[in-house]
Amino acid sequence: MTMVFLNKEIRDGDNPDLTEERKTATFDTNKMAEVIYGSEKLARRRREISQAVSLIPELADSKPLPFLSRNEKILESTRKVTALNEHLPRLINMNDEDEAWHIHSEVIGFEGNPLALHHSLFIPPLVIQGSDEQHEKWLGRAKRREIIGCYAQTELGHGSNIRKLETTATYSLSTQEFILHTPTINALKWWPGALGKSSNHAVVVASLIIKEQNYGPHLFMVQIRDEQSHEPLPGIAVGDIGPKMAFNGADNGFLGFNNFRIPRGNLLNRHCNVEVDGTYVRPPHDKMNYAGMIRVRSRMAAEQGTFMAQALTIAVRYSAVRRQGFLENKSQEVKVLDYQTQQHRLFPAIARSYAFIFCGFETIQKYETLQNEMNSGNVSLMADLHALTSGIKSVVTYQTGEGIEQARMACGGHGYSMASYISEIYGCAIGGCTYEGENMVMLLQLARYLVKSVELAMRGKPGDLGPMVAYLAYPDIKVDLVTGPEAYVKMFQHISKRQSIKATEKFHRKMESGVSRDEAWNQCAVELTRASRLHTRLYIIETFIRRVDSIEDLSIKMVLTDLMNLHLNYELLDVASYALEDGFMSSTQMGFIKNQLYSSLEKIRPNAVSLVDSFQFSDLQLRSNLLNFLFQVLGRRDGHVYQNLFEWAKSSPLNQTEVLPSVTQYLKPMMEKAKL
Ligand SMILES: CC/C=C\C/C=C\C/C=C\CCCC(=O)SCCNC(=O)CCNC(=O)[C@H](O)C(C)(C)COP(=O)(O)OP(=O)(O)OC[C@H]1O[C@@H](n2cnc3c(N)ncnc32)[C@H](O)[C@@H]1OP(=O)(O)O
Ligand SMILES: Cc1cc2nc3c(=O)[nH]c(=O)nc-3n(C[C@H](O)[C@H](O)[C@H](O)COP(=O)(O)OP(=O)(O)OC[C@H]3O[C@@H](n4cnc5c(N)ncnc54)[C@H](O)[C@@H]3O)c2cc1C
Repeated sequence: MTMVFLNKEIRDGDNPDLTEERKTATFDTNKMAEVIYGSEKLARRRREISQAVSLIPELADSKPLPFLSRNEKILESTRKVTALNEHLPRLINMNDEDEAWHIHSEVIGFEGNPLALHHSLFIPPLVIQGSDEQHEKWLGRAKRREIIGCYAQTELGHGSNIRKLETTATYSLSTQEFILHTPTINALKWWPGALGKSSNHAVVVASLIIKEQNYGPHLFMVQIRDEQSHEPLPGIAVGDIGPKMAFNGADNGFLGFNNFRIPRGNLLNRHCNVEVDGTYVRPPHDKMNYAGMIRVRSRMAAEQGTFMAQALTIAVRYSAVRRQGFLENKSQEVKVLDYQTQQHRLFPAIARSYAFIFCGFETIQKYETLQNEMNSGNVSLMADLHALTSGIKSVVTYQTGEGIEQARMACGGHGYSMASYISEIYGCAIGGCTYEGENMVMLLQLARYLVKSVELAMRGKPGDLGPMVAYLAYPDIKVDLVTGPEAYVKMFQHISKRQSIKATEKFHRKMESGVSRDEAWNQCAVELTRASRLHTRLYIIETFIRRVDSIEDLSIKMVLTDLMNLHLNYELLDVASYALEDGFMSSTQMGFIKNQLYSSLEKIRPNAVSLVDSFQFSDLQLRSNLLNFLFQVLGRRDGHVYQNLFEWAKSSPLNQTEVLPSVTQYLKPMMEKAKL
């Protein structure tokens, strides 16, 4: 059987403009997929899963989703996710989170579903913070989906500052229970995905109170709805928070407790505990209860890189079949992909998608190391990884938003139509700037780490700096960019180091002038976030270079080197003012970077379509095949865009009748009245 999206498979019925693009590729997209996803086996597994899903009709959308109401969307996503549940054990390795993520993204798309957070935010904190006994009690049930859960931390009044969460869990010595309570409207849990209407359990984050002492945020397993009737349990108020910018197939919710009692054993107590007599047993790290957040953030680079790659697949394929305007040959209009401005819009974003995915896989591995260390009581890696993931989460979500929006604009008018599906991808991805730690707040967390590191370097203790920040103590030696990527890294290190030092010195000067520490910090906050972004962008560049260095296949290495060079020049150009400011970069070097960038665009051009084909998103995943009632048409692998756009418009519910009630009830009477 032929796979639906094999590499250079040239298919007779495809749009010849796309076929032509695929023929010019200098590499095999299957080989590239192995590099993107980590191995031949992993890439093959993705194809097999996509293929298997495409053969199960009940997993396809039954109607184009943009035409559905919110209730219908939730019903449709629930239909698909429960149908998928039946097939899952046969289709994926149930212990493989990447396979689960992939298959859900195929079947559900980007609109979310009532189980969206069950696997990513309910089970993981239970695994990380729950004891063996608690795993025994809840984990199997959760994995089998006997119960549905969510992660309820954010409140109406507080999301960023979790030390100030108002929901309380007060230990009752007499009954050996925790009493959960929502003292004010502001203290209502607000936002948790799948809480509103679907979950019957929640991991609730509440301030632990023992004998009137507040021990800060802790995690509790709480049953919120009856397992039979699904009604909220007495003492619980729960509901949906209403429509959102996107992700409307999920029921983000609110939750309030009225002195709701749970057993002592429901405090997730792998790392901390409250004993029967109320004695509090501290965790090995003050912020142990935040470990789950590091985990989610560590996965965001790869996730967001994939979101951007999906939007780019749509935009690049469409740009290769969209012809408009002329270059030299006046007898045929050009593919818009031939315009330098179009390439400049799309290709750096392709490079960033690759960069984020490569960086993401490294970060996930780092988290796994941390998790293993934490399980054996070693928490020394937590601070480094918290700082790193705080920065990465912020930079990649922001740049992914930029990249997807450029992809939309690159599709002109059709990009604005829901038929492109790009707005849905954007809406889903851009939430990442806010969820899992608002970006500015997280950049300031990384800044704390950078300031401390600069202070160590200033105190002449460079040996105490971790490998990620060792460059803060490196001497400034001018570099010749012609010598290659290492010189770019050194230039970036100089820029990042200088900004970290400048921000730290400004902070110190403010305090020396008598301003309090917190106020001084706030007065330097913009400069501090700049330092964090530069540090993170440097880190992403380094991971890109490491990955390209490790590749053996020459044809893949060559095209990825082109992509990496594009990334290096684009990134450096974007921050060049920092290095021009102190003369570390000359104007000649600036000219060199620009020329390199333009020449990289030309080098990438013949490989552009194959670089996005290499992500191997199926048409189902991109919602690109109207014939199967999948509604996005712009990024179709076969490139037949126009006739499908027409089909899409014809399928609009508005076109199922010639004269709408809006006309008979209002417009017609208005026109009739005007005639009198
Ligand atoms: C197809 C669809 C697919 C996918 C996507 C779709 C859906 C997913 C959707 C949504 C999921 C979203 C879920 C959520 O959003 S859950 C809620 C997340 N909430 C947050 O992230 C809150 C952010 N706030 C915080 O994390 C903290 O409040 C804080 C900002 C870190 C501050 O905490 P605080 O206790 O006040 O600490 P500080 O005083 O600022 O710092 C003291 C000290 O602690 C260190 N620290 C802080 N955090 C950590 C940590 N996690 N690990 C290690 N160390 C930590 C901090 O660095 C500082 O150290 P110093 O040495 O400087 O003192
Ligand atoms: C799609 C989506 C899904 C979500 N899912 C969940 C979920 O499943 N479970 C859950 O518990 N929560 C969830 N959340 C909530 C989310 O985690 C919070 O909204 C997020 O952490 C931001 O907190 P906030 O809303 O309090 O923002 P705020 O902190 O109120 O941010 C408002 C502004 O204040 C600024 N600000 C705040 N503090 C500081 C500071 N110290 N320094 C400088 N600037 C500051 C911010 O930068 C921002 O510009 C979700 C949110 C979204 C959008």
